[in-house]
Amino acid sequence: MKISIGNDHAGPEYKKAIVEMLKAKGHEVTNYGTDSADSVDYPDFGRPVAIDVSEGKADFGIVICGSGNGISMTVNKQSKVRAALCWIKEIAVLARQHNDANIISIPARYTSIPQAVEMVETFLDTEFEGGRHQTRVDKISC
Ligand SMILES: O=C[C@H](O)[C@H](O)[C@H](O)COP(=O)(O)O
Repeated sequence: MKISIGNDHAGPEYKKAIVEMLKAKGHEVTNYGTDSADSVDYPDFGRPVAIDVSEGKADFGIVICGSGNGISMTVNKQSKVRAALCWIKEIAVLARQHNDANIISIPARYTSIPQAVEMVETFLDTEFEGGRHQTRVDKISC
């Protein structure tokens, strides 16, 4: 799959571990995130991910900031984006099964790197259930 990823200064090490996992699984990754711990503004690094997903240039997106909130607020402004803030694996599963989320947002300062990698793997491996959830997802963009 094609996956775009973006992060601010809270997430370079998380991004690195996630990208290694994705490449090992054969995914094509576009990195829009900073690779430095120097302070930056998360909207600049999240918006390109949202545009890729919105325009169909990426199948899924991954965004990372300290709390996961600022960058998820940013990407959710783009049409067709459904970004989910995930802090445990079970939430990542539900974000796909119930919400058909197409971007996962990770709070780097409140989860570990192994947990973040596991959440992304789970997110990408979980299918949307459709049915009653499709009706609700359709209403999000009204
Ligand atoms: O929602 C925003 C993110 O958590 C940012 O990563 C955070 O605000 C950055 O904070 P600071 O500038 O204090 O590193």
